[in-house]
Amino acid sequence: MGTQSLLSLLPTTTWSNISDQEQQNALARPAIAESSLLATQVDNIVNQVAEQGDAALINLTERFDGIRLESLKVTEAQVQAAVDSLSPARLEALETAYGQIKRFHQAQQQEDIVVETCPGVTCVLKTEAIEAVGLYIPAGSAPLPSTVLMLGVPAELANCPRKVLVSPPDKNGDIAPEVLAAAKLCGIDEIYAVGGAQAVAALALGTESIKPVNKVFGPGNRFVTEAKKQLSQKIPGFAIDMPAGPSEVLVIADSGANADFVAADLLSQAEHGEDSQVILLSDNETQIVNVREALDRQLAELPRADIARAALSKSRLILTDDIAMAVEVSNLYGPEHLIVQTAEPESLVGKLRNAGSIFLGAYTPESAGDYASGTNHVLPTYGYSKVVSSLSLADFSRRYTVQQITRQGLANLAPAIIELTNAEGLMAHQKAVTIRLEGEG
Ligand SMILES: NC(=O)c1ccc[n+]([C@@H]2O[C@H](COP(=O)([O-])OP(=O)(O)OC[C@H]3O[C@@H](n4cnc5c(N)ncnc54)[C@H](O)[C@@H]3O)[C@@H](O)[C@H]2O)c1
Ligand SMILES: N[C@H](CO)Cc1c[nH]c[nH+]1
Ligand SMILES: [Zn+2]
Repeated sequence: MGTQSLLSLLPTTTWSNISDQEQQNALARPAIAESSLLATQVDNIVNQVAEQGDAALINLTERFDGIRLESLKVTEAQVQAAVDSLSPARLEALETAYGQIKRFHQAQQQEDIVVETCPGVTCVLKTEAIEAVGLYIPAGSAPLPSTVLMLGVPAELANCPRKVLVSPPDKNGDIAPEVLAAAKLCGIDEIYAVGGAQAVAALALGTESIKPVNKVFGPGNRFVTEAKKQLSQKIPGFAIDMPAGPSEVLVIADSGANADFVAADLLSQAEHGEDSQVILLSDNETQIVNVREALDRQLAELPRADIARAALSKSRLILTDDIAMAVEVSNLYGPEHLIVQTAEPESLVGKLRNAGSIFLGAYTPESAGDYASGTNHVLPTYGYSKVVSSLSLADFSRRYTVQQITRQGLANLAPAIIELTNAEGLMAHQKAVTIRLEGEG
């Protein structure tokens, strides 16, 4: 893979020259092909955790993370030691990102909605924090303290009473100090060094040392994502945020875009993992050639070039007839991240559909949203952004309704309710109304 030229790895696909089937293949996600084997592997892991609890977590951590732990729980002293080990610059960067994310999520707070729908009938929509939330922080390929902030800040703002963080340990059994420091910033004090499908199973089912939670949040590799999917289908009342799998970015660039910027954006997501996917759509053939050359130059300097190269082998450079066609292709794909580097990117916003998060213009790299602009970087992948929203404060609470009706209010509604109960043949429902209106009020 390391020696193969980028031209053969990433040829130009001309969209209007290929068949419908070839177009579908061009936009297929890489990880989905192995899904039946994956389902069986994850099912095995979940069953082990269900049957053996903590013992399974210890064994699976040894097998997949290469370390046999005595205890999974991270102590307060370990968290403090991690904070103390960090440079002031690193702590300050975490605090800056924390503040930015907090500002954007604080603005999402919901007030109660109170409506008198007709005289004497009052309906209220209220919000209540989810009692216990599990926050999965990936660390297989690289520990992601930024993800702690993306999950921890809204969990803190929503006032979730119990916030449990899980993350795979490194070969020494440690969680990265930045992850622990970010957790402390967000007021998370229950942390376990366990990752993968086994961590999600522990959060859903509970073990001797980890009490179950109501909802699990966070991105992860295909094992994590599959475990979230399986367990949310299997355990009544257990919920997940979304399928947030291997990172994706799609860039729409016209002839005026800076090819080096575009290549850097593509590589920023390709370096996440071998099953990441990046796509360039351009209406200009020279631009595609320039981006390919820039990719080659920048790859040579990247520490994670092998990972990025592997991701590029599942990625695409697509030539479209015009930018309108690029918009159509992007809408078809439904990217997790969409970067628009065209002459007037704002003019496309109304036409762009199905993207998890959109980045407009030359100076809006996706990296800004990954770390510190304030938006959430936990986003649906695999095309789920067509129907699933990007993570927000609302995901950490549930909405419920309260209503109160006066006698006169019920009298106002009665004719409609009586007619509809007649239509449905549900006379006990009708009686619950008419019995209250019999006689004097
Ligand atoms: N969509 C989003 O919002 C978003 C945000 C951040 C990161 N991501 C993605 O999250 C992913 C993180 O993945 P990662 O691998 O770095 O970390 P991870 O923590 O998700 O996965 C690591 C764990 O996977 C398990 N594992 C590894 N190999 C296994 C095997 N053969 N069988 C069973 N289990 C195995 C291990 O338990 C290991 O601890 C990346 O793909 C990244 O792109 C997505
Ligand atoms: N791009 C990832 C979401 O798909 C999030 C991330 C974390 N750190 C860097 N990037
Ligand atoms: Zn990223």
